[in-house]
Order: sequence, then structure tokens, then C-alpha cells
Amino acid sequence: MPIRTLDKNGNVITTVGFNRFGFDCEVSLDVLRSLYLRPHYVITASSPTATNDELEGKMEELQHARFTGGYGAYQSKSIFHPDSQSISYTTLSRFPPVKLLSPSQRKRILVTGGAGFVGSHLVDRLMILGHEVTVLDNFFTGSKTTVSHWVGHPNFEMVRHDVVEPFMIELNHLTILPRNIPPCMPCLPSHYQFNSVKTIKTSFMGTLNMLGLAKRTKARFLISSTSEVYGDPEVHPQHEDYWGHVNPIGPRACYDEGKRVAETLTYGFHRQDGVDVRVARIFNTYVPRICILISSTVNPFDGRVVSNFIVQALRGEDMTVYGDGKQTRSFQYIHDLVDGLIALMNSDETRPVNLGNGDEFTIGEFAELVRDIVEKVQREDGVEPRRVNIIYKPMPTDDPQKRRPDTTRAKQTLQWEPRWTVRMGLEEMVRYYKAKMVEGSL
Ligand SMILES: O=c1ccn([C@@H]2O[C@H](COP(=O)(O)OP(=O)(O)O[C@H]3OC[C@@H](O)[C@H](O)[C@H]3O)[C@@H](O)[C@H]2O)c(=O)[nH]1
Repeated sequence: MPIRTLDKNGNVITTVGFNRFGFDCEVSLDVLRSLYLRPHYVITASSPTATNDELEGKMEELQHARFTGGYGAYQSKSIFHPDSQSISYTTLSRFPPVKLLSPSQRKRILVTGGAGFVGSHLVDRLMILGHEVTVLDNFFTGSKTTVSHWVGHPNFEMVRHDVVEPFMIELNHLTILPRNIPPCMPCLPSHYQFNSVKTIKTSFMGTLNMLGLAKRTKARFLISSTSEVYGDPEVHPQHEDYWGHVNPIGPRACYDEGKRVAETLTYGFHRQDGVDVRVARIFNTYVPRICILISSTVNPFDGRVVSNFIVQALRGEDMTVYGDGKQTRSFQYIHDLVDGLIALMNSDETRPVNLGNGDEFTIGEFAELVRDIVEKVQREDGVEPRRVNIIYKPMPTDDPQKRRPDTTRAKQTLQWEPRWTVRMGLEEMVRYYKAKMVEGSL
């Protein structure tokens, strides 16, 4: 059965993007899905001893077709040989179709952090829309596999570079997404300690270098800021004029204060040097792609709540809620965020803009919702699920108690609002993680 996704109004979602500001950026959801749901499909080679090989192979092909919606030709299909525990990689024979833009319409866009969580999805979208994209990434949390399906494409370039060092290139647009935050792992404060200086250094030096680049090239500059600039907020929901409530010396400060200073730098260059800036404050976002922290030996996934809960439930392990589970968050799906980033980049709005989904959950409720969805997907796939327990662990220091975006500004100036329900996005996330597990990548 093909995957059917409904939006908040009950309409079927077949495309993402929009036609606005005299600019069409709609793309097919199936094409995008073929890039993240099963980007590197692995077929298991026939074992000489097995009797029903042919059938197994057919089943794998069928499952593959279901995930890729007929776009399998744009993927590499690698072969796993169980006997020798080896894998033969193939390269893509054809890239997904990209729009053919005239040279005046085609932008040269630099995406820093372009192999990361959010960056890689933005890169997919910009590539399909026909732009020339250069990805700059130090691959600290990003992975080359998130964008490797574009390697070799004439519009694509990937550079291993750390934005704390200057970088020279000619371009029109610059999007900066170096988030570089260690996942919130309260049991492992060593992660914060290990990364905190690097985190704030990346935010400050990286933003400074990229603003200098934008100034020289007269490129439009978009910075991905965060809801963390509001800290543990005393105003609810958070609107852009709220100044925030941040502990400047706590374990989260490297990230919160790093992004605050990045915003300060951005507006400094805007006022002083006339750099054309856009500032997106991104609220909690969940993304079907895995970015692994290389120093992590405990969790083979990113450590944020959505991936933690899904992987725990799929593995039949206890789901870990931190604190009493009464803290709240609002979760947006990646496609809504990318729509918002593109709308912002193409608008005239230079003030900060919140991008997030207003549907707020306590983390306790959210754990139950994720458990229900994992069970539903397992049942649909013919597996009788085993109900996992929800257990409670200590609360991380300075964990914000409440968070929900006020997105009035985004609605008014970008005509943007999230289309994906949390349930629909989570179902897709569960399918993604299931596929990763079957593949042996988790
Ligand atoms: O296994 C878990 C993980 C997390 N949590 C809780 O779930 C909530 C959300 O935690 P996450 O780590 O996913 O995200 P946070 O809201 O703390 O920070 C996030 O917010 C904004 C972004 O800019 C950051 O990149 C991101 O880390 C927190 O209250 C956390 O304590 C659990 O209860 N269990």
C-alpha cells in the first residue's frame, strides 16, 4: 500500500513547497522521500544454502518500491553478502530530476552545515529547485551519506571545512546552519564539557567568517537561530520581541549564548555594513536522517527526544522521560521548516522570525503518542507489538519548562504555517527508523 499522508485540514499531501512571492518552489514529496526514506537501499545477496532466495529478493524489491514510490532509479542499490559479511556499493546511474533554470534565475548558494540534520534536507530542496549548491561541513555531526546522492551532479559541490576558519567563494545566497550542539544527555555531562567551547566558538567565529563572506560577495545571509535564545522562558508562547531568560553560565549556555551572540553579530553587520540578513528562530524539529555525534559511544542516534523515543520503542526498550514529564515542547516536521526557510529567504523580512509548530505536548503525553504510533506502524507491517514501559530519569540542568512558538509574524509576513500534523510526521519517522534497523544501520 502506498504511504498516504494527510495535512492538518485532512487533505492529502503530495508536494511540499509553495508558489508565492512570484516564485514557485513546489516539489514532489515522492521524489524527496526517495532521497531520505531509503537512500542507500541494501539488497541481501542470495545465499547458496537458502531455498526461498528468489521470493526473499522479490519481497525486498517490493518493499523498496513501496518506500520509493517508483523513484528507485535515482538511488544506489548496494548488495550485502551475508556469508562474507561484506557489502558492494554501487554508484547512482541517474540523479533525481532538477529544475532547469535560466542563468539569471539560478542562484549560487552556500549551505554551511549542509550535511547535517536540517541542512541536508534544505540542500535536497534547493538542488531539486535547480540551484547551484555548495555544502560546507566539518562532518562533526553531519555525515557525508546525507548528501552523497548529489555527489557528481554538476550543480553540487561538497567541501570539508570548519567555519571557524575563513572560506573564500563567490555566491548569491548564504545559509548558515552550524548547530553543533551535543545532544542533551544528562547522564553524560562529559559531552557538554567536551564540546562546549567548540560549540560557542563555532557559533561566534563561524557566523563572523560567514558574515564577512556575505559582506564581500553581497550575498543574502540567512542564519538558523533557535528557540533556545529564549532560554527557560517566562513568556508563553514565545514571540520574537521577547528577550529571553538564559542562564549565561549553565551547561546549555554554550549553545544558547552562542546563538544569541550570532544574532547580535548578524544585526551588527546588517546595521553597520548593510548586509542583507534573514534570521530564523527554529523550534524543536524532527528529521528523518541520522546525525551521529562521533564522540558518542552510548547512543547510536542523535539523542533528541523524538529519535530517542522512537528507537527505544522499536527496540522494545523502556522509553526514558526526563524529569516528571510535565515540561512541554512543540514539534515541527522538517518539510514545514524547509518551507519556512525558503519563504524567509525570498521575503523582505529582516527581523527574526519564529519557525515552529504550535501543537504543544507535555513530554509525558508525547512519549505515549510515540508509543501508540510505533505500535500502529508495527501492526500495519504485520508485527504484533510488545508494549514498552515509560520510565523516568533525572531532569537535565536548565531544561526549559515550557516552549511553544508564537508564529504570528511568520503567518503575516511569509504566509507560512505548518501543514504537517505531529502524528503524520511521526509515522514517517517511525518508517524511516524501521527501515534503518532492517538495513542494519541502527
Ligand atoms: O530521551 C529523552 C530525551 C529528551 N527528553 C526531554 O524532552 C525534551 C526535549 O528534549 P530535546 O533534547 O529533544 O530538545 P530540547 O528542547 O532540550 O533542545 C532542542 O531545542 C532547540 C534546538 O535548537 C536544539 O537543537 C535542541 O536540542 C526535554 O525536556 C528533555 O529533557 C526526554 O524526556 N527523554
